[in-house]
Amino acid sequence: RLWHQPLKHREWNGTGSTAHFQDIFLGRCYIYTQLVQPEFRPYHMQHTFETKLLIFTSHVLSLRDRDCKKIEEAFRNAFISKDPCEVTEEDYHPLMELASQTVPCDKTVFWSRTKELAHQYTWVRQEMFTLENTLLGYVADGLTWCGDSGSSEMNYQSCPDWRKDCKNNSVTVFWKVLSKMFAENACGMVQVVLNGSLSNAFSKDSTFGGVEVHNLHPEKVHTLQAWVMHDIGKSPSDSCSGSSIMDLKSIMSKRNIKFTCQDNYRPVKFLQCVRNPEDSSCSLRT
Ligand SMILES: Nc1nc2c(c(=O)[nH]1)N1CN2[C@@H]2O[C@H](COP(=O)(O)OP(=O)(O)OC[C@H]3O[C@@H]1[C@H](O)[C@@H]3O)[C@@H](O)[C@H]2O
Repeated sequence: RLWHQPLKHREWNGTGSTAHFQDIFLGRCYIYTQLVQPEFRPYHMQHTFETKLLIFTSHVLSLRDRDCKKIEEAFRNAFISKDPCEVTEEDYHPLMELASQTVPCDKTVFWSRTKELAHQYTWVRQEMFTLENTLLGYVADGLTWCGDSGSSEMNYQSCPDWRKDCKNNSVTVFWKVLSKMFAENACGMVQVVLNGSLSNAFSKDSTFGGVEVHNLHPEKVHTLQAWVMHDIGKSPSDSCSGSSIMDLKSIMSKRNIKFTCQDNYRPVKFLQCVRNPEDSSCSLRT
């Protein structure tokens, strides 16, 4: 009778590992590493795919010969059979070495509390890249994963909640390590999309503010330009002249990186206006 007992996983407060995790991971990996075959992409994206291909070919092709199965295995080995509240940054280093990528200079886009808008921008500006436009960010986005010290299986019932269980869990540690590497690899002028509808568009507690800002290399990155975007129809809460942006400016100054800031950077504002064409702030006369 005991043989039929499913292995008991520890109970956590967060949702369990994403169902079909391995299939999703491998599927996304093959799609990404085979972007060189346009038939993979619906026609309407093909031209943008080809633009991205021209810019990114050297990086995508260099990934192509990296077996997705090896990358998936390195990913699993980082957290499987480990207490999901004890996963360390070092656990992810073999994966980072296997799938590391660099983005062309001047083309890195960071974001904080502006995920959708930032990705609308890099969708239109195919030569610019967020972390999710790199392989590991692309395959892991939106997924949850955790293991258990007493099992070689993933825990699909529950995973640690960041607040109620532990901050250093298998998912949060992954994004911290990946974000750090993304910032370390950045060069030239880098961009960040910030949310001016929040009281603090820049937060030291965010991944951008707590990890990426501190891992930019001043000898590689000469300028950080911030775009503080206000939600259409909402009164602005923060702006380039706000105290949180002054904090960011001060951090950049101490790190010998030039800082510029624009409120409602027009190309991004146009993206917001596509969805809100009637708004007065979107009339072309402004
Ligand atoms: N799916 C992604 N998740 C994350 C990326 C990312 O690029 N993709 N992250 C972090 N991240 C996870 O998102 C939330 C906070 O976002 P949110 O509070 O909105 O903003 P953060 O500054 O914390 O993070 C965004 C920043 O870090 C990278 C990406 O390159 C952006 O420049 C937190 O759990 C992080 O672990």
